[in-house]
Amino acid sequence: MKRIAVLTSGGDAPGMNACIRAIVLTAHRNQIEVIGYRHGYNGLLKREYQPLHPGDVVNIIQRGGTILRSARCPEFVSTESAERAAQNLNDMHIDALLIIGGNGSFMGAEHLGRHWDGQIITLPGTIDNDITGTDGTIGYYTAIDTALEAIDKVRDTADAFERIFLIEVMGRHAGFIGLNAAIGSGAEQMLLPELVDDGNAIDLKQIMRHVKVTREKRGMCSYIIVITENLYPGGANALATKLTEEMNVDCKPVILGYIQRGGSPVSMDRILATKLGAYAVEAARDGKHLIMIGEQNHNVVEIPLEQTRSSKKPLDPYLVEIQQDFFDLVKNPV
Ligand SMILES: Nc1ncnc2c1ncn2[C@@H]1O[C@H](COP(=O)(O)OP(=O)(O)O)[C@@H](O)[C@H]1O
Ligand SMILES: O=P(O)(O)OC[C@H]1O[C@](O)(COP(=O)(O)O)[C@@H](O)[C@@H]1O
Repeated sequence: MKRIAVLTSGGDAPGMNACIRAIVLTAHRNQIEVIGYRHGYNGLLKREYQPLHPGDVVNIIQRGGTILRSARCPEFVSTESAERAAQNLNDMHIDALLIIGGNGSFMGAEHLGRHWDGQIITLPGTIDNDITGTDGTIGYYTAIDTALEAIDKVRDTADAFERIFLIEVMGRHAGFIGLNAAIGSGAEQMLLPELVDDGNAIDLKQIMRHVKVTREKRGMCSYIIVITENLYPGGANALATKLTEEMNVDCKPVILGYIQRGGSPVSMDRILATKLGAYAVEAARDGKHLIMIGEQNHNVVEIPLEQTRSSKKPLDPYLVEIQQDFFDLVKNPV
């Protein structure tokens, strides 16, 4: 093996830089050259790349975002795009391509694999944690901490005004950030896609009844609801307006949005990204192909790429149970 390439694709996630660094340093140790393609799959199509030497990855382990930039590349779904990417990779004499990204990027990897003879290895990089086969994804732990820091601040003002707040977190269609933000902040209620049968069928009456009973039992108090994006038409803004009108109370929306994607990665993300990045290079050197490098029970694992989309990754049922039952002060009055 002489030369590998790396790219970051889809939503950026804190820790992607730490992963690039580990890849470059491990490759250097194995006398393998590294090329970095820029702007996700766009870079493969437009031959937009840069050599990556150890000196290029100094002091990036602590930085959010990605030095290679990221992007979505809708045209990559076509056969013509995959063929062009394959040709460009061959022209550059790339033996293996390492792709750091989420579910969509993994589909792009499989698509490319049908048209290119080189090795393809993926690394789970997304704040959403919605990738089957790995306990955590690069960026997820930082996103939880960012959400918690924000919610803690909202709680102070919510307490002072005894207000209801609806906090919208990211996750696309997965409730991992929402569940952990609710657990970690001691939220009174959580609305997650996995817990709602029909995406549009949030039960307003049930939400209002819970607020009312909580306040009957505890007296007037702050009340925080964590909701995953895309769950209610119009999002937290629309739901807060609806609750304010229906209940004649003060309900304020807070949309955390893109702050969840940024910032210096927390230790868990740096260490996960470093471990997976180093291992991916070794796997490439050993001839591995069409696998994701993930982590299960603190051990690095190699998962066949098609298995990462074979089933929907479930939320931790114990966390759901304790949040919905043990910590519900309506069910367990103090
Ligand atoms: N079915 C597919 N076939 C080929 N490429 C895909 C496919 N789905 C997604 N991709 C590529 O992966 C990119 C990133 O996917 P996206 O779902 O936006 O982000 P993420 O990888 O973070 O889930 C897309 O912009 C596209 O270039
Ligand atoms: O950056 P965009 O295109 O607005 O996408 C927003 C989406 O990206 C995410 O932040 C991360 O998702 P991916 O990592 O799967 O791309 C989602 O939580 C959110 O729904």
